[in-house]
Amino acid sequence: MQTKPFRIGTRGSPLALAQAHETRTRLMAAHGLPEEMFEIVVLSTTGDRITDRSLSEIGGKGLFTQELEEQLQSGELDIAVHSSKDMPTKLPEGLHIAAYLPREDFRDAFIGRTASTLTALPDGAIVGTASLRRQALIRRLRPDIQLTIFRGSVGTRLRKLDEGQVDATLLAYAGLKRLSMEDVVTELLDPTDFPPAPAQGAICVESRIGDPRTDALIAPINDIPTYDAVSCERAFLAALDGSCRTPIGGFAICDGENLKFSGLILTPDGRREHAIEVEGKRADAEALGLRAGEAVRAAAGTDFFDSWN
Ligand SMILES: NCc1[nH]cc(CCC(=O)O)c1CC(=O)O
Repeated sequence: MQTKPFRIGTRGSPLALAQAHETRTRLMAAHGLPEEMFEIVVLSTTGDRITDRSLSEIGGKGLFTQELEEQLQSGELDIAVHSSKDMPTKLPEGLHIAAYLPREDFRDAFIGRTASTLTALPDGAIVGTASLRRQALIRRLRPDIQLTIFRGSVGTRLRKLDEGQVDATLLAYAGLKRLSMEDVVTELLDPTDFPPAPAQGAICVESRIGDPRTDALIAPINDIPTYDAVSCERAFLAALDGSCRTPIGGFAICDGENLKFSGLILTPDGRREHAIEVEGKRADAEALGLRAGEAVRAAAGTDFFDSWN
């Protein structure tokens, strides 16, 4: 029996900490180990330090994971816990996603101050969100709405809403639930007309490739339906060179041995879009996502993608 505590890396935001604690709780339960066997190591990332600009401006998703990944590679951490939707599609050399925890509800939540639903917002209302996907989806439904960039932690965003800086904001329902703040939600958006970000609502565990001690520890907490669904969604994103600059939505649902994926790409103004649905075996989850991404890319044509830049 080894005695050195197992080191779990996380960012320091309340949501990140909740996710790291959930991972530790599941590891303790799966192995019957005491809390002292797991040390939660909190790191500040570049993405956490820069809160006044949108992610796409400052360089994308990698900014939330880089510091954690460096410490994984050097062996200072055994695993890093992340929101899967913040993970770049390509991981650094030697690292992989070893497990996904059972997925939380992947829908986007609308939190309205002057109206309780997106469609009921007054003409010209102001909505705060930094997500290009949410901006494009809002423009698609409500071109009259004014958008303003909203970053920072969930708590910061809700405070700005309370102060009256905006009429409404949108957040992942999963994050609010993990923070026990779901009471603020005034509407849950239907994923068929407001698709979530690929991988939304799923916590992932990143580790070193070829680390048998860690693999053995992590394997029992992996949720296979989540693994399959999120692998499909991330493959869709990868096929489209998905980054923070590209409004892309999509979600996969497992049904027995099968999996159904719905994807959507749109222009930032929400005026043009291409949707796709594919269905197949869960065993082919990644190939299905890739195929969907390639099909939608071909259907959209290059001028569609040029309009993103
Ligand atoms: N980009 C920030 C981020 N990354 C993951 C979540 C929510 C939790 C999740 O999707 O698992 C959020 C906040 C939000 O979109 O409201």
